[in-house]
Amino acid sequence: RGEQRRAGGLGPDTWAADFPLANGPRQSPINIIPKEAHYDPSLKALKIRYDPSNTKGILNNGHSFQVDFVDDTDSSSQQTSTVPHPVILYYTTLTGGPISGVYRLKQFHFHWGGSDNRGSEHTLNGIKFPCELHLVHWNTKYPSFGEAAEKPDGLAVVGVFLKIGAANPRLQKVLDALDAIKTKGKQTTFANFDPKTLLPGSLDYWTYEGSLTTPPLLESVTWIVLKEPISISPAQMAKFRSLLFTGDGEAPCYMVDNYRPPQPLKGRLVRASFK
Ligand SMILES: NS(=O)(=O)c1ccc(C(=O)O)c(S(=O)(=O)NCCc2ccccc2)c1
Ligand SMILES: [Zn+2]
Repeated sequence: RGEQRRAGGLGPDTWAADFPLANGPRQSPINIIPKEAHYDPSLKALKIRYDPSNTKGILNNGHSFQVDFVDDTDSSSQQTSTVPHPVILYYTTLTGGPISGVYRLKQFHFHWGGSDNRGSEHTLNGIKFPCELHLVHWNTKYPSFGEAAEKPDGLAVVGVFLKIGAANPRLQKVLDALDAIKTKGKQTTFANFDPKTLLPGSLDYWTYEGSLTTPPLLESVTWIVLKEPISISPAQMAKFRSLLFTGDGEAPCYMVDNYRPPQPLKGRLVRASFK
């Protein structure tokens, strides 16, 4: 099919020209075939400790919207005034699972389709979900996110599938903020949100070595895709689809189909934390 134009740039089929990593050995997303995943009893349980006080804001970045968290020790970023700031005692962190060390939450965002038959990045037995949530963490053995993003063990992204069902009350606070960030570049305050509330009951997961799914497509991500989806209602999906890729004053283009399709596995192993 013709390469879909996505406002502010061309779609995934054109990325290889500027980002040769697009055809690299560990690209994401992938199609997950549960029967071909290897149960690994040595995989630990995921330990996710989010401190809601770390939420910073919510932003329409022109290809999705993201909720940002305070994730760096750089004091200049916390001293927004001469008034001394309480030192953040702890961050929102991910430990256990397939990773070693402590990874800090930077942001979470979603990918979704123009209709319910597509939208997720990972697929299950070739099936696309209407939406997929990504919680992006970076390895605190590196001094910053930017440094970590260049290392093979620098990032860990938790992926959660969303399936059409009953309205999900835990999405409501995010959805209510979308009216204030309709166009590219808009952001608004967003405080005390615990993203743990977005996770399903079971933390069973598949894991594999992959990459960012948007340019620069860096091959630095340990992917942790949860088996159990969470629900989203058609009305809530419509709210996501009311956002715009485009900025104020530009011809409006609805923010839909902001997902990269599955990439070749190239011999990689997908491990399961469950039987
Ligand atoms: N689908 S995904 O989890 O791979 C992903 C998608 C988008 C972004 C993003 O930057 O918006 C991100 S990000 O927040 O990790 N930023 C990646 C781009 C980047 C690399 C190095 C320094 C700054 C930004 C991740
Ligand atoms: Zn993503």
